[in-house]
Amino acid sequence: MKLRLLAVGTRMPGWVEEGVATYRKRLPRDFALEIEEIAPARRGKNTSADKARKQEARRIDERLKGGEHLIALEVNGKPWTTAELACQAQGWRMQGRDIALLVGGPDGLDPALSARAESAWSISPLTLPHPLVRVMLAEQLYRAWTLMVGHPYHR
Ligand SMILES: C[S@@+](CC[C@H](N)C(=O)[O-])C[C@H]1O[C@@H](n2cnc3c(N)ncnc32)[C@H](O)[C@@H]1O
Repeated sequence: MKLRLLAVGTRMPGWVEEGVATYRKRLPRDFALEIEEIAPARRGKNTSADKARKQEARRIDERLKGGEHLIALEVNGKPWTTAELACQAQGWRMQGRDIALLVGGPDGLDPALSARAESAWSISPLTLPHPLVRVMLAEQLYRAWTLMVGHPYHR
């Protein structure tokens, strides 16, 4: 199973790169997390948030592979405890499908793209900046994996 994080935003600050790398390198090959950055839409004074989101959605769509299980990261999505996340991840593994996790840009994800996702996952009821979401996702996926394999990291 492959896990891909398709995240709007490029040129992340060092602390984001470092934070994501810290957890990515701990993950085993069969639960590896790949990161694909999606260029944000150019926002001029005449660019509506809707137009920017649609452009970003097209860019994400170009990178999607057929048959992937799409999971949209949404503030209003379903909150999973770490144990529930580990259970979800166990299910993803058993299904044998690759996973694409979608993180929007400053204006969020295009609703039409979100509607195509099979799940909407909220990692907090707070609206978080998208660079921070990457770090939290990487840590939570690592934490879920440790729970799945009985590694003492999760307690
Ligand atoms: C700055 S937020 C966008 C805020 C936008 N108003 C919205 O409601 O989506 C950028 C992206 O980060 C992700 N995000 C932010 N907070 C989140 C949370 N608590 N749970 C899950 N994803 C979150 C979402 O993918 C969102 O599209």
